Amino acid sequence: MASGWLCKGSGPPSSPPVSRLIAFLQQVQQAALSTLGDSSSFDPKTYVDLPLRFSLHRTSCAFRSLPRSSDGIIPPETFKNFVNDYFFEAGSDLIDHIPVDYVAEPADFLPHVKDQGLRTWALKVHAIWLELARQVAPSVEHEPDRHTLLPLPNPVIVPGSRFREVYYWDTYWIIRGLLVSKMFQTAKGMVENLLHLVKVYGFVLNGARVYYENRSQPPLLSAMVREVYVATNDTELLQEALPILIKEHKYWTSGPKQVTVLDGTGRKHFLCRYYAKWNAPRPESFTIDMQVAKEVNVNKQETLYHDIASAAESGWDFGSRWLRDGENLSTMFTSSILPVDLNAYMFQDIC
Ligand SMILES: OC[C@H]1O[C@H](O[C@H]2O[C@H](CO)[C@@H](O)[C@H](O)[C@H]2O)[C@H](O)[C@@H](O)[C@@H]1O
Repeated sequence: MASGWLCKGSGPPSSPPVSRLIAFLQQVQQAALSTLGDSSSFDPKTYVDLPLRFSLHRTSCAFRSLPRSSDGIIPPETFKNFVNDYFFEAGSDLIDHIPVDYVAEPADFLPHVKDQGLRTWALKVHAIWLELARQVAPSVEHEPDRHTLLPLPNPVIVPGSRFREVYYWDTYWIIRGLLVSKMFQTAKGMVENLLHLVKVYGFVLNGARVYYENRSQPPLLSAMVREVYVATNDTELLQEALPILIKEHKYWTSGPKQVTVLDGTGRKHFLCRYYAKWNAPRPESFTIDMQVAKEVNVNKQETLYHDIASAAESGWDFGSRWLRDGENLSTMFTSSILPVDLNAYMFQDIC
């Protein structure tokens, strides 16, 4: 089934230069792949999430002086020791946190669920908030050169597992769940975290990491504000949010994200597309994207990298809808599609 209109693309945008920290962590990621091999436990994202124990200068000098074989491979034990000695564990810059408004059995929790078995199960699900709640460690703000994580003003709920940071559209469903759990303060705090990102960057980043600064995710911020408002009647939140939501709307309706199309009667329509500001391998999947790009001509690689990052912006990475042949990642053409779901979100944004 068609999921959007097709539009002609111009060339891919240039990527802004990556920070020295990201460039270095990408090298560590590549070394990890060469040294440890592409086993099922290799996750390239782990390496760009590692917080540095020491300065970048000291860490990169130590990395350069590691012994290597004639083909440039670092011995596995040497590499593992280097990672343990020079980095904290990925995700350790987010500290476990008990939300102030969490109670084991909230008053008026799921009032329509009478079945005792279902209630017990629902309360177990409710208790998962304790496993996913975090607070950004103070070092992230004090020593930003040692972290790819970005500071946020309020405690967070993360998706979990390898997704150690806040994500944009995940937060919509997280907020719906928090409201069922009567955790109104945490839900409002999550909305304010995203509003903060719009204030700083002009849009909500894909996730709260430096390497997500080149793209957003499905625009659901206004829907989040509405959900919290309907549950709490918090008019202060509306006042705080309105100018910021207008700013976010402009991000989605300006530049190459917006496309003008003419219908059969010659009427103009303004539609949106996913369009990352990026034309290189994604840092969190650097080694994987480079592998995929080997399947296309060198002069098509930047366009492919751009379309991969744009699919990541859609949150549906990687659904077959973004692939010309429906199967191979190397046929990705995301930015040539006007997705019906994105445009429905944009319509909802102005309703
Ligand atoms: O649950 C968080 C998100 O996880 C997926 O996407 C994220 O991971 C990708 C690979 O590391 C990354 O490139 C992408 O930009 C991230 O958003 C998932 O596809 C998303 O829907 C989800 O929000």
